[in-house]
This record gives sequence, structure tokens and C-alpha cells, in this order.
Amino acid sequence: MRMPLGVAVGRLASAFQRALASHQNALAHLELARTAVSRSIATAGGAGLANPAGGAGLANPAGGAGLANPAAPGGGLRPGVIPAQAGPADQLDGRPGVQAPVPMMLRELVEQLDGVGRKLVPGWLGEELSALLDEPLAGLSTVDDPVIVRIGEARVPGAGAFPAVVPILGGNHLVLDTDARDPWVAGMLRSLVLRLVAAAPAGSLRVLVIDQAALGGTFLPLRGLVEAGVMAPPAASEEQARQALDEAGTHAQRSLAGAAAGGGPWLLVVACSAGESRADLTRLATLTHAGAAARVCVVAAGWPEVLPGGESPALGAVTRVQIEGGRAWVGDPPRWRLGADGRGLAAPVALDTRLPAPVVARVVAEISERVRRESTLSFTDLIPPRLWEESSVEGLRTAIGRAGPAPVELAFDDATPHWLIGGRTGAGKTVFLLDVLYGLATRYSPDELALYLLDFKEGISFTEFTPTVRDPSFIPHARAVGIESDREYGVAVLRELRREINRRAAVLKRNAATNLAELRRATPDDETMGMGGPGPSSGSGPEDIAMPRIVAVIDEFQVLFERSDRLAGEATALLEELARKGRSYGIHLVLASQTVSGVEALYGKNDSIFGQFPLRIALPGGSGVLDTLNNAADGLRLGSAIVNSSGGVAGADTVVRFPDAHADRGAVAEVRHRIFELRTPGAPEPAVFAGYATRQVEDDPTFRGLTPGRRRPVALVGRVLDVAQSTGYFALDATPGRHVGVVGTSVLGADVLHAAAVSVARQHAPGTARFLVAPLVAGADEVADETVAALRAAGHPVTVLDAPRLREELRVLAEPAGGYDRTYLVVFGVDAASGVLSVRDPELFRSGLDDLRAVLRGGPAAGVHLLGWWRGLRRLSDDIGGTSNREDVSCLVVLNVPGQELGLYLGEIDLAYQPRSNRALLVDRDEQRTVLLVPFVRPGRVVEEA
Ligand SMILES: Nc1ncnc2c1ncn2[C@@H]1O[C@H](COP(=O)(O)OP(=O)(O)OP(=O)(O)O)[C@@H](O)[C@H]1O
Repeated sequence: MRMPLGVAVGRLASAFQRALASHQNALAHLELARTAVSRSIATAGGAGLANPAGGAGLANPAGGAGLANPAAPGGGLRPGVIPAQAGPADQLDGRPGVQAPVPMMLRELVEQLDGVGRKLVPGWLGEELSALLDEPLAGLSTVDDPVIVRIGEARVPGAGAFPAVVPILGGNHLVLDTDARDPWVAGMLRSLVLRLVAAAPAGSLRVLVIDQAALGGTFLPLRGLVEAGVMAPPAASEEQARQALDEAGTHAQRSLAGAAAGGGPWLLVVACSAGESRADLTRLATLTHAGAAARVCVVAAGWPEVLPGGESPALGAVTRVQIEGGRAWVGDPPRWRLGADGRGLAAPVALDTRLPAPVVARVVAEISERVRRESTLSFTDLIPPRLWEESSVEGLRTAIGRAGPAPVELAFDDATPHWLIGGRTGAGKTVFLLDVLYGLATRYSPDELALYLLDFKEGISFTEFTPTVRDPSFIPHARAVGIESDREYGVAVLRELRREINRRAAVLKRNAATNLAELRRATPDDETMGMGGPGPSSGSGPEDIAMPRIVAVIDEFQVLFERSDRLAGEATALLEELARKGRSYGIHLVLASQTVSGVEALYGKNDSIFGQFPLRIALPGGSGVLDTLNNAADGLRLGSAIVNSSGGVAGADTVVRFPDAHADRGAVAEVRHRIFELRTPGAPEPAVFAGYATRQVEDDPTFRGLTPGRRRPVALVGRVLDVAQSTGYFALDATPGRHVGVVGTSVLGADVLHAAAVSVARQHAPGTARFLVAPLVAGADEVADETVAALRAAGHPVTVLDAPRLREELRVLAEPAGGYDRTYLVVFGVDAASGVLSVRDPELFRSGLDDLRAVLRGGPAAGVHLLGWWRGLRRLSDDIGGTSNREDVSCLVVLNVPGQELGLYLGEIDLAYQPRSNRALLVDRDEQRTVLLVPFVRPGRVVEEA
């Protein structure tokens, strides 16, 4: 029985109404509609699709009851929707065997379906794009269902054109027989990807492009999507292709494993030249069988029918497209048919190829903006609702930002024990580190986590973790904070970490554990945390097994290697050891650098260190921490980073956005105060080393603790650059030569002498020590006067000497008679007296220098010590009778003396000393001690001039 055309159309219309009502059910309705069409065609003409010419009215659209006239209101093609595309489609004619054009009903069907698809996928293309971009991008609420997407335009000679659509996602895949070296195919792939990502909700779809044949060039026009975090940088080599397919496989496995829970993003794998390798074909084919739950969709171009060794791997739920002489033939999609003969759409298709650059730019910008909007997170998003609830037994984890809308967490654990961070100046390194550190310090208590924070550059990176005058709060996890650190201080921190490794190794051994996690799993927390009884089998005290994980951050670590000297050698050895052993002992390194050369310096020195740093984080300009072939970080915007946990190899990058901690100072301060309030009462402040800070003896805790009655007085001269910043001092015992010589033209010499004099004075009861003070150089008068005043205020007798009187006193002191416990000769500018001292007494045949040398040797045994400042090493050497007598002044504080000159004087050729402002070298010949000092200076001293 024949069905009247009007009835068929009525059915069709109601089917479409339903389809339009719910895009969720679009495919079901497509099926319904198709059936209706087939039926109507079959009943109307009995000829079906294979021979539409036989269908009444179908061959002549104009006669087809409204449907046939595209311009007719309410039906047909909307003006401007289908572009009048020039190009191959204009020459299209029917597929061989197809006698007549595709029925208009089908054309209408597909047109209507594109109406549905338009809701699903923005329908812009070619010239129409600009017009449509005035509308907001149509978005999908989900991509969980199959999406009907337009790939081109079916053209029927003499009968107009209609959109050619295929189902994609939802378990549907697309395969083309021609690869993307064909510009037509390349254009279609780009257009398809752009339509899909534009429509998909942010974060619901990620695109992986494999493009070996064009070295990643096919998707160059869409590279903005990489930065938007929607598309991974194209895999352009065999190795990268393998990694991309690994990722797709893992994604499918994970999705299948979590299928019951539902959700999760989709991965669109676009293989631009699939036929490059049989292995890749097999893996792609496997994915087409995996079903919708795998949440991977394959679009593969260049799929060969046969391979040299046999058939191409069997494909699953794919729509095939063949390219023949500039025409595309679209096969039947899985589960339904586009034509009655089972051979697909019976009309050739001109693929969508044109994506005008300005339009692409605008779409990409809009997508980026949307992703940015939807993925923007603030500093507080990194902070857990409840503080200090995590255990660090298995490792440390913290949120650092988002990839699209998906939160990204990074870990310090067995897989990624240490991190390497790169980024040019101003790339946000400090902000990123603050994000990480606050994230950690809010998740883990100080029993679970300790921090060592070291910064070598000028700036204030870590200052906020330390108490200041304006804000006394601090982060109780921080044990040591170095700001504008010296290399020496850096090495001191590394030494301390090595000591901690050795301590932990011993505890582990005693407890028969091979690593920290094992020990802590076997030991109740209150014991390992230092709050309970002794360890299980060791009998060791709780302090002994207190083992929070330690994160040591070294910003601008390349400074350690900026010279090729003994210190750099030690730093390399220490870093290597820490990197190698840290994993087992819960000690994790974060090395950050702004220059590639910093990284290369270390590579050059020792290749193996960076093998221990699988996690690479590249901020803008930080490609140096990635593989040499991976320049993904070059075009990054501020606030984004490439995170790569495969040692930086290309293809394993994730673009992550992180919040700007600097932008929300109030929130940051509030978090810090919350952490501070939670600390155990009496928790120690971090030891803060600020490279620029000067030190005064009056503020020194050791100085304040000095009282009379010490057996051997100590002369305090500065603060050592060790982690505790211990006080630098010389013990003045009876050994010949126990005198303090301060050397250098710097006026800081006078300040150091002051510190030495007032500190020894505190160790004698008033009146039991006498001080002979000789201010011999004008530049030191002020300090000398202060010294005299301070000594007198302490109740000690003080005699002020000029050069001739100094000579007299030396004559007396050369044969000491006693009377006082100690006599201190404090000479500001010993060298200024050398003219007077070198004169020989005509009667005694002795010069002042002879007496000086006698005092230097014999004085200490009689309680006489010289505290002297020489304004040059040569002058000191001359006064004491040459380098062979150098033990006669065995305690030196060296200021601005060239390292080489000092090395020669001390007989240490490889001495790594560079004079710099606000620093001195403490040399104790008797104790074989050479350490860098921040010398004590008078308040208000401008040290830069030193
Ligand atoms: N995620 C972000 N979003 C927006 N702006 C950011 C972000 N991170 C950092 N910035 C901004 O970038 C600027 C530089 O950041 P930061 O001080 O962290 O850089 P840096 O790499 O440490 O620089 P330098 O090495 O010169 O100290 C700051 O003004 C900061 O506000």
C-alpha cells in the first residue's frame, strides 16, 4: 500500500519535533526518522534510495510538496546556512550505480538533523562562521551521548545540497582512508575538532593529536587550544605517538574501571596519518571496540584497507569515509544507515575544509576564555577545609591548580620524590612555590612535614613564612629559611639534610625497616611523631625517631654551581646524595631555576642527578627543565605551567593553571594565621638567614648569655653561615698565638674589634681584667670611643694609648708581671704604629716589633691577648715577622682581602674565598677551622661600602 506523501511528511515532522525536543534522544529519533523516511520512500515510489528516480515527485524537488523548495518558508534550506562552496563539490556527481539524485526527503532529514546537531554542535562553517559567531557558541550540557557533527556538505547535481553529518563520541568513531597530508582531509579534521571542543563543556573533552607525517603541523592553526588546555601538544614522533596511545589506553582502562561511577572526561584521539605503523593501527582499532564506557573516541585518517603483511586490523563502531577524486563518500554509521543499499550516503560530500584564520582565532579565544573562566581558581581553592588532617606516611600530596576544570594534585612520593621547576624571571615561580607550600602546610602538621626553604636571589620569596616586626606569625613547619642566601649557607643546609639522612638511616637500621614509610607503618604515630614512648625494638627515645617528611626548596639553585670551585663540588656531591637517598628517607627536593644554564651546569657536572627528578614543572620560558625536544613551555601564559612526570619528554605534558597567591594577600595572611594558631605552644621559630641582614653583637644570644667566670674567655666576632647561625668566636687560652687579628681595609674591622673586646669584657668580673685601647686610625675613632665607654661601663679599668705609649706598654707586657687576671690590648690600626714600633731602642737593642712578637708568643700564658686590626695582610705579616710566624696570631677575621693573597699567606692554594660586603672569613689556625661569617657591626653601619 502506498502511503500518501503528506502522511509521510507528517510523520517525519513529528519525529523531528521529538528529536528537537530532546537532543539526548537525538539518535533514537534519527533512527525513527530514518525508518519513517525509508518507509515513506518505499511506499511512495517503491524504488527506495537505490533508485530515487522512481519515487513520485522526488526527482524533481520543485514539485515536492513544500519540502522540495529550499527557499520555502518553514522548510528546506535556511538562507545562509549552507554556504555556496566553490570547489570539488561543484563537480560532484552521483556515485557509480546511483542513477539519480538523493531524494529530497533524505536531504530534508539530514537538514533537520543538523538542526538538532546545531544545538549539539555549533553549526558554523565557511562564510557563515562570521555570522554565527555573533551568536554565543552553542554548548552541550554533556558529551556523554553520541554527538551528531557535520563534516561537510552532500551535493546532489541539480538538487541542491545538504549537510553531511556523522555520529561521534558515545562509542562512535570515524575513519578516513586518506591521511591528513591531503589538505582537504586536514581541513575537515580541524573543523571537526574545533566544532567539538567549542560545543563540549569545559573539561569534558580533551584532544590528543598524533601527527607524524606532518610533524605536528596539521593542527598548527588550532595551537591556541593547547594553551587552553583542551588539546595536548601534537605527538609528532614515533615515540610521542607511542606515548599518546599509551595515554589513550590508560584513559580507556581507567574509564572502564570507573564506569560504574560514570563521569570523567572524554578523550578524542585524532590520528592524522594512522597508517604509519601497524602497531599503532592495532592500538587504534582496539579503542574502536572499547565501547562508550571507555570514553575514548578515535578519528583516524589514512586508514589502509590492506597492509603489506595482510589485512588492516578490524575496526569496531566506525563511520568510514572514502576519498575518491576529490569527493568524499560517507559510509553508514554504526547501528543505522544513511542509505537503503547499506552502502552509506548515496551522495558525494564536499568536506568542510575552510577555517578562516580570524574566525579560528576568535573561536580559540572564546574557548580559552571559557576554559579560563571555568577553570579559574583562587588561592583558597588549594586550601583544604580542615587543617592538618593528612598523614605523610606514604608521601605528600597537594593541589596545585587545574587542567581545564579538573583539579590537579602533585605528590612527593616514590614515583615523584623530587621536583624540578623552571621559568624565566617573572614567570610566577615564587607564586607557584607559595601555592605548593601553603597547600602542604595546611594539609600536614609539623609532625608530618618539615620545610627547609632556600632562596639565592634577591627578593622576599620566603619571608612570609618567618616572623617579622609587622606580623609575628610564622609557619611552624619551617625549620630554616634562607633569603638571599650565600652559597655557603646553601651548602650548610645541604650538609644538615645529609646529617638527617644519616640519622634516619641509623634509626631505620635499628628498627629493621628499609624506608621511612615502612618504619612509620610499623610504628604508632605517637612514637614516630616524638610524643610517645621509645621505638619498638630500638630502645631509642622518641626524639630519635621523629620523622616528618622533609621538603627542601632551593630557589635559583644554579647559583650553587655558578663558580667551579670546591664549594660547587661539595654542593654537587651533596645534592646527588640527597636526590639518590632522599626517596627512602622521606627527604624531598624541589629545585627551581630561572635559567637553562642553571640546569645545564648541573647536567654538565653530573648526569645522574636529574634522573632522580621525574617531575618537571615548566613555567613560561622554563623549557630548560623539559626534554630538549620539548618546547611546550615557550608559549605559555603567566599563571600556567607544563607539568610532566616523565622527566620532561614531549607528549607527557599537562597544561595546568595555578592561582596567583600574590593577588590575594589577605587570604594568604589569613591562612598563615590559622596555621600559626594551630602550632604547639612554644614551637620554635624558623632559623632565618637573610643574606642582606647585618648582625650586632648586642643582639647575639651567646653574647647575652656570657657571664664572668669562664675558664677560657671567648672573643665573639660574628655569626657563622650554618643552619643554626651559630656565633663565631675564638677561645683565648694560654696557647702561644691566641690573639685575634682582624684584617682588611674595611672599617668593619673596627666593628669586629669592638665586638671582640666587649664580649671578652662580659666574662670578667668588674676590675679583674684591664684593657689597653689604642685608637690609632682616624676612621676608627668613633668605634674606639664606643668601645672604651662600653668597657668602662662594665666596670673595667681602661687605658687609652697612642702609638708611643703603645710601644711603652709592649715593652712592659713583653715581660708580664701579673696583677690582673687578663690584660687585653685592643689596637685599632696596628699597622699605623709600625713606624714607631720598628725603631730600635739604642740601649736595649730591641724594637717595638720585637716586643710585639714577644707578647704574641708569651702573652697568652700570662693572660695577655692582643685584639688588633690591621688594614692589610702584608702589614700584619710584616709586623709578626713573616708568614713563618703566622701561628703567632692564630685567630684571624679576614675582611676584604683578595682570596689569592689570603691563600698564599695561609698556605692554602685552593682556598675558595671571595671577599664580599657584610662577610668575613673566620680562620682559627689552631683548630684548623675556616668558616664564613657575618661579622658583627655597629648599629647603622652601611655594609655595602665595606
Ligand atoms: N597564577 C598567576 N596568575 C596571574 N598572575 C600571576 C600568577 N602567578 C604569578 N603571577 C604574577 O606574575 C608576577 C611575577 O610572579 P612571581 O613573583 O611569582 O615571579 P617569579 O618567577 O618568582 O619572578 P622572579 O624570579 O623575578 O622573582 C607577579 O606579579 C604575580 O602576581
